[in-house]
Amino acid sequence: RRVRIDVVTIFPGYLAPLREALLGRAIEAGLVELGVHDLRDWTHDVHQAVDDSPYGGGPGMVMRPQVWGEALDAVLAAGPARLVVPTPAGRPFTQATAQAWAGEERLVFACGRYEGIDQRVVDSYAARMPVDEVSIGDYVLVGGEVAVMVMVEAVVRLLPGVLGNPVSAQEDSFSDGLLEGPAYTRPVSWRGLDVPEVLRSGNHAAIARWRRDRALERTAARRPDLLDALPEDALDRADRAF
Ligand SMILES: Nc1nc2cc(Br)ccc2s1
Repeated sequence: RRVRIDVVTIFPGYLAPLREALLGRAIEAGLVELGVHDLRDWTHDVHQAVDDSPYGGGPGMVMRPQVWGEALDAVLAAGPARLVVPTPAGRPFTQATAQAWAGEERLVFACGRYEGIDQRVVDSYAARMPVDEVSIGDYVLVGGEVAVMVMVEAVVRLLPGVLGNPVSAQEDSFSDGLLEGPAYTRPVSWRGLDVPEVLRSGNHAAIARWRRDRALERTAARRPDLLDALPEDALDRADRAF
């Protein structure tokens, strides 16, 4: 099963890193098809204008609906897809979102710049296909391109055959609802710092307990919201003791 991903942007070069390394190999292996399209190819004026002043006034510029309409009609002509529009005003993009999208045949990403894309673009396509306005975090980027890179990587790594060791996809930090604890490798002592003894004890029950305690400790310290979100039965007595 392959996924077709199309990205429409005024900075196609920004998406070049998607063709590097792991994702590049997935594309070469035919697990993913990637198409990057320059929005300005669908302008008709000499200035290739893609934005204009906002109705109602206010700072910045808004991306014009006509250009986006022609671009998305052209890209979507190849077949039905889920349309994704990164925006700081979007629903949070999470690992669950990535899992859901990994099952899609086609994803089309519309990279906005400026103050965003005229709302009628989302509204008109939402009438005939799934459209998701999503944000990758509570900070404002200059454009949607970097957000698309993040989301494409999160989705593609879940596709069968992309990761060398697929188990790690299931063992993600977020799969048991806790953050990943600390990891260590050789040498056993480095700049006066030693690997925790238990990890070299061979006592697998103690190691599992220690790792769970470190994950609980880190989650409580850095992401108490994740602890609160755990299902009732997720923490056993030993966990609570922590
Ligand atoms: N967090 C995010 N910031 C931005 C900014 C622009 Br401009 C477009 C999309 C996104 S997603």
